[in-house]
Amino acid sequence: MTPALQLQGINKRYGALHVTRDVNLELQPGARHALIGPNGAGKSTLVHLITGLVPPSSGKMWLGGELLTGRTPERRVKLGLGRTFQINSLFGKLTVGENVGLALAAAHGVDGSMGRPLQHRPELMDEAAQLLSSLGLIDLVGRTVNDLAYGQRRLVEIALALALRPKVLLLDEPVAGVPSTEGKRLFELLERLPPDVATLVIEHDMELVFRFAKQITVLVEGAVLLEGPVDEVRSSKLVRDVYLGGGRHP
Ligand SMILES: Nc1ncnc2c1ncn2[C@@H]1O[C@H](COP(=O)(O)OP(=O)(O)OP(=O)(O)O)[C@@H](O)[C@H]1O
Repeated sequence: MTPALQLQGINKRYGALHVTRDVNLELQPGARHALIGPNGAGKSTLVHLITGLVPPSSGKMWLGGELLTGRTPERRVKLGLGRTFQINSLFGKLTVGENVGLALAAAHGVDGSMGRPLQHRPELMDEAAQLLSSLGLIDLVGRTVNDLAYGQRRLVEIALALALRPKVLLLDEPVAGVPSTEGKRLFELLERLPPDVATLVIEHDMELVFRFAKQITVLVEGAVLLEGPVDEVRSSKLVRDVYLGGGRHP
């Protein structure tokens, strides 16, 4: 089967600093994969390399068999690379349903300026409601984004990313800053992600990682220390010593 996402021999150097070291990574369609590692391990850099924000010093990557390396971030999105939007990309004065409707308009190639097409495209609003329902977020459809709590906005960001029908979804620290009272909904949403979308989550929260992921890659000093099924990584003495053993990562 063609992998949904494949990284081969990815290196990134900043001058003498070698921050990504010969990283190989493969996600099959529908994968639930977590990338973990101590602070400074190079997780964010790897995300930037995948999204195209920074170019690799060497190595290649593919999405569904299509070469990603050398392509712009926008082109990568068109090829099916989804990632959570930053909060400031939500339209605060519009409802959640309208925000998702606009993302769907973009996905369908309809002009999405200022919500106007939504008035003429009730089917987009129906589709937005369907997507929100499938994710367990229909209660938010009529809420104005500016009135939402931080954790609720993060849920909406994931819905927006999914509106673009990605083959691969990158979730960079989805629970960071979300109060534990709101975290439960995020966990529920992750369980409802479309089964065919390969998902790579970068997260410090080990409860989320162990609940969500089937495969884990452990990155240390820019290199893959270990990759395997959750139980294997969880019980690895090497991983415990290097990563799970202390500090802020219980
Ligand atoms: N633009 C840059 N120029 C120079 N060094 C950089 C640059 N970006 C990242 N680094 C270095 O690369 C290393 C990895 O950083 P990165 O932010 O990817 O780690 P991380 O695993 O995401 O850390 P954290 O868990 O703290 O977010 C660090 O030593 C960092 O200082």
